[in-house]
Amino acid sequence: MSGKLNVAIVGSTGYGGVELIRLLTAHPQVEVTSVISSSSAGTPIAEGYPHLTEIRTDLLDGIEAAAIRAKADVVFLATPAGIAAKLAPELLAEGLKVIDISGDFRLKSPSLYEEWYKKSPAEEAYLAQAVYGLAEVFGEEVRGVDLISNPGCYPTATLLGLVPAVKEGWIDPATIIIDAKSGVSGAGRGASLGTHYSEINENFKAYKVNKHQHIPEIEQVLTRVAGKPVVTTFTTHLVPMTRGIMSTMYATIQGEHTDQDFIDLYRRYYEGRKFVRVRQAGQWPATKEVWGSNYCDIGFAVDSRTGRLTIVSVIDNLVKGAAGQAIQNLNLMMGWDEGLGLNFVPAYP
Ligand SMILES: NC(=O)C1=CN([C@@H]2O[C@H](COP(=O)(O)OP(=O)(O)OC[C@H]3O[C@@H](n4cnc5c(N)ncnc54)[C@H](OP(=O)(O)O)[C@@H]3O)[C@@H](O)[C@H]2O)C=CC1
Ligand SMILES: CC(=O)N[C@@H](CCC(=O)OP(=O)(O)O)C(=O)O
Repeated sequence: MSGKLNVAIVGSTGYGGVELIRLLTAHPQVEVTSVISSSSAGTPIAEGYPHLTEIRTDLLDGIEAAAIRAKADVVFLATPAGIAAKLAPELLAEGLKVIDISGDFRLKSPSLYEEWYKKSPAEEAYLAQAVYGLAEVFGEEVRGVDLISNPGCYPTATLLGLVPAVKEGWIDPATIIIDAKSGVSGAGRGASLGTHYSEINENFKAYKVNKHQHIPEIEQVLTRVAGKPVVTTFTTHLVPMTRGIMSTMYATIQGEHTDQDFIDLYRRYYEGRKFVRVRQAGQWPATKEVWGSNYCDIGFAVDSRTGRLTIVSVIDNLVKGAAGQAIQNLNLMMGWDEGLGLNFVPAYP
């Protein structure tokens, strides 16, 4: 017995699962005791991922709740949409705590999930139980709970960039337009026509315009924060790079506010939260400046000519947008320092 918290990962050989394994090897309070794979059971993880040679645990077969419980206290689900909805209730019934990085428990409305994900929703009781772990906004709600729904990658970058201004009433939520771009690892490891090299290299394309499954997730949070229904325009683009999301947002300013007013407002809102860094005036964040890290960097400019605010927010989609924030949520759930296992600066260049 190591005295550490025993953790299992399901969906281990996907990009999110592998990133969880990488980050958790450096977590001082956690032991990864079980890595479960539906495709590669029986093989060492380092066979498919030689950069993980330190991980001796063989991949295990069968996503069976009792078997997972025998080895772990907490389970991360890094599976495609539709799996966690069925699996999480079985895991919870065994007494496991569950952190789901898929979209299955993010939307409170089952019909919205069905409409946007085109899959059967989780049971309503579990949707109600799940706590949405946008760590810097709802982190206090996560402590001690059994089921955490980790936010989507685009919503993380977008909402961290919008929430303080919407909450304060400094921008009109009805006017928000979000222009977001992602590296290709956001689409997962599976090969597809839209993401293979010759389709992506030296190319830049919009996709899922007005149909993206993160639209209702962003609107759900903005509605809660604004205290009135918010709908928004959100367009996603694929960029020929591996990691990184940049969300550029525009909205009409309410009242008289300067760049420095917004900087001060955001620094106050995120005070004590080490993973959101608000840039000084005129300094725009770039995806490389958060690469491989759990940071979200945000910059602003007021355009006095149009009366609009521009906000630029960047994250690493696999860290702050997935595995890193999931570990931050584990830390908050356990009442630990939120930075355990995540206290490193980005790799650059
Ligand atoms: N990539 C990203 O940047 C982000 C991803 N997400 C979400 O996280 C989840 C995982 O994403 P990602 O890792 O990128 O996706 P990948 O496609 O890379 O990996 C998903 C993994 O899930 C497992 N899996 C696939 N089908 C099944 C099944 N039917 N039953 C059980 N397990 C299955 C497989 O692992 P194995 O064969 O080992 O079982 C697969 O490798 C998704 O829901 C995604 O939307 C969220 C935020 C950001
Ligand atoms: C580049 C790319 O394809 N990104 C994915 C983001 C996947 C994700 O995080 O979606 P979930 O809501 O299912 O977790 C997309 O746009 O759908």
